[in-house]
Amino acid sequence: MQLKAQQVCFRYHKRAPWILKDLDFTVDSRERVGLVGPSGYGKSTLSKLLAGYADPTRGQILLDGKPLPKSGYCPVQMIYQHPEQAVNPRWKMERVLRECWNPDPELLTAMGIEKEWLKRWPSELSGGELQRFCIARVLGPDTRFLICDEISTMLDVITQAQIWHLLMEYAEKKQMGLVVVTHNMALAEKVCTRIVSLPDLNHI
Ligand SMILES: Nc1ncnc2c1ncn2[C@@H]1O[C@H](COP(=O)(O)OP(=O)(O)OP(=O)(O)O)[C@@H](O)[C@H]1O
Repeated sequence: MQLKAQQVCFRYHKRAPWILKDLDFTVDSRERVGLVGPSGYGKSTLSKLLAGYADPTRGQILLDGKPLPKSGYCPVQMIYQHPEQAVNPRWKMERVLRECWNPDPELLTAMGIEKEWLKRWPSELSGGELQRFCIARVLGPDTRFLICDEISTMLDVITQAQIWHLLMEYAEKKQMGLVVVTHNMALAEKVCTRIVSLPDLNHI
């Protein structure tokens, strides 16, 4: 499978500056692509477009040549830097976790999710604990691409390593393409099969 941004231009409103201009970007389901570049260059914006959370001002996002589905489960899923913004605060963790699929106990163990946490509210977990749920809940069989926007910034180094190891293994086994947005070049080099830098539109 292939996820493609084709000649994508984006600005947040009519008089705002262009964030992305005529951008072509492709990721294959066997790839893990690092998306790097200084702050403000549009990495998160491109992530949102790729996951269908916003539409390009011009150009298109294509999944195997077709637009992303407008209803039902989207095969392109996104994980954010701030997990507390990505969960319903009125749902207990058990419900948050099983929103899209039913992860097996082995996955929960591998993710370091403790059984007892399932009974808690999101506000009763740390950012790192919550992030493990946000990752586990999108690893279902219908996810073909995973857009990871600075997902491990709030984790300690050991947990970071564990989670990236698991994600890499999972992505390879399930042929799930990854887009890894990060400022951490060492992480990108370790995790990714290819690295792409976004251009500086102010100097074109
Ligand atoms: N909702 C929004 N409305 C208007 N402008 C926005 C919005 N979100 C982001 N921007 C602007 O778009 C530009 C790109 O932001 P984006 O978050 O995509 O960059 P980034 O490369 O991910 O940055 P960082 O590395 O700091 O996360 C920035 O100038 C930002 O101020």
